[in-house]
Amino acid sequence: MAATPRGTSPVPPDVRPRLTVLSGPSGVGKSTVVAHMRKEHPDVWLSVSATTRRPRPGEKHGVHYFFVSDEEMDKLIANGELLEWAEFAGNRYGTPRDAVIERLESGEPVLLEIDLQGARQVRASMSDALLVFLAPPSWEELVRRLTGRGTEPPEVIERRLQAAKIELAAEPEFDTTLVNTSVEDVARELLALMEVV
Ligand SMILES: Nc1nc2c(ncn2[C@@H]2O[C@H](COP(=O)(O)OP(=O)(O)O)[C@@H](O)[C@H]2O)c(=O)[nH]1
Ligand SMILES: Nc1ncnc2c1ncn2[C@@H]1O[C@H](COP(=O)(O)OP(=O)(O)O)[C@@H](O)[C@H]1O
Repeated sequence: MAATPRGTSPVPPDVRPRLTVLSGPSGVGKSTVVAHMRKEHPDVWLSVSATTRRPRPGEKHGVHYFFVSDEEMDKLIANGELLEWAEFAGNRYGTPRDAVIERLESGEPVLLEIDLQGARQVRASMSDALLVFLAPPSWEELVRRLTGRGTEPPEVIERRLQAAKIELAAEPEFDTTLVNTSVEDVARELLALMEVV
């Protein structure tokens, strides 16, 4: 099955969505799709979030995330340095505001890979943002991907699957849905939605 847009609500053709949000349950393939897309289009700018989560093997500070302490996260929030932030499965995550604003002001497309709560905050503060939901081909496949990734212990996987039920139920809040059957197809669809190609 291709990455068919599902339940697409119309985006006026003359409005270029400059801020795109990609959300979807843990394990659906967001990072994989974004990495594939940026391999071919390194010019697409992806915001690097701050998180209190511990790094996974291979994750680099400043590349995958800014890994911060609880105290540092408290400060970022208190100083208004985050465009949005949320607690997800026991850790906090937030988007540094200034870097996003700078890119938008220079007219560059911006991509945020954030959770449902963050997507809702962006919707509220930036009404012209394009919200894209990445859905799994099936619940069973989502469980298989999250488990198969092997980065979380069973109790964390369980917590993320509970969150996934809530996220999947919120799909109608998004402007469009891409089903992640083929990474290549989804990456192409996403680039087209961002009007990069
Ligand atoms: N609200 C918000 N969510 C974020 C941010 N950065 C990452 N997330 C989301 O937090 C969730 C957990 O991310 P992570 O621990 O990296 O796990 P993964 O998505 O399963 O690889 C995912 O839904 C991410 O999209 C952020 O800056 N803000
Ligand atoms: N289209 C796909 N088909 C099969 N496996 C996939 C696909 N997309 C991603 N995966 C795999 O699923 C797992 C979770 O992907 P990941 O990108 O880490 O998800 P997320 O960032 O949404 O948590 C990884 O092992 C990845 O290789």
